[in-house]
Amino acid sequence: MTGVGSAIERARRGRRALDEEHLAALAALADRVRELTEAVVLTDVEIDELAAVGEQVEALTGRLAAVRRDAPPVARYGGHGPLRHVTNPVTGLGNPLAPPLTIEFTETGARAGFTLNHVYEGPPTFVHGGITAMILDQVLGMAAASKAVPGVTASLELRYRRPTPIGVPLTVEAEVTGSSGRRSHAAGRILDPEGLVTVEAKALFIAPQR
Ligand SMILES: CCCCCCCCCC(=O)SCCNC(=O)CCNC(=O)[C@H](O)C(C)(C)COP(=O)(O)OP(=O)(O)OC[C@H]1O[C@@H](n2cnc3c(N)ncnc32)[C@H](O)[C@@H]1OP(=O)(O)O
Repeated sequence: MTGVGSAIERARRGRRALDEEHLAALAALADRVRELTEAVVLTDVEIDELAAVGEQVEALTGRLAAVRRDAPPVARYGGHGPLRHVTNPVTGLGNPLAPPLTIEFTETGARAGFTLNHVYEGPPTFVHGGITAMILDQVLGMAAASKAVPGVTASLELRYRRPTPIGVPLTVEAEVTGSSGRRSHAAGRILDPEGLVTVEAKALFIAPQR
């Protein structure tokens, strides 16, 4: 593997891997924290209760921070396959910020079904444009990595065609549109439940030289 492959692989190999049992426990914790985050953005309890819950959460944070790693862990999903970054903000089962998306590879690229709650809201009732950009960046990047050359995003061009709704099943899909040398081009889109395109994206990924 060349360029970004080698640099990223070196960094990944330097990190401690979780076994399946540990990854499952971390993923379950991240799920609970996702529920907590949604509860925070939607709660309507009294001020005293907000303060009391805040104290409890502070205590829980202290328990987790009691033993810290220098960097997030990696793992082999299902106990096999390559080492993966399990706290990626789009796909990471171990990152409460991630929805998380389960991305499947297709003949031409990659796709995922997902639903976003009010944690990801930008304009009222719609998904924040930075969140849809992040999702498209990741899925186009994974399409490029699987079908062409793995690289970092050199450019990402977006067209927001209509608002992306909160709380309904969405689809993101991407395909590789070309590659040469260290460069891979990909295109993709997010579709609403009626199959209408909400955001379109084109991206260039480049494998850095080191
Ligand atoms: C399993 C893996 C899954 C991967 C999923 C990934 C999804 C998420 C990806 C990310 O979010 S990555 C984080 C965001 N991106 C970055 O932080 C990238 C920061 N930028 C860089 O590291 C460098 O600018 C970059 C590696 C992109 C290019 O630096 P280089 O020094 O390697 O490029 P160089 O200057 O040698 O240019 C190489 C070619 O690309 C062209 N190029 C470079 N940047 C470009 C650009 N932005 N747009 C268009 N063309 C560009 C450049 O003109 C040149 O064309 P030629 O070969 O024809 O001469």
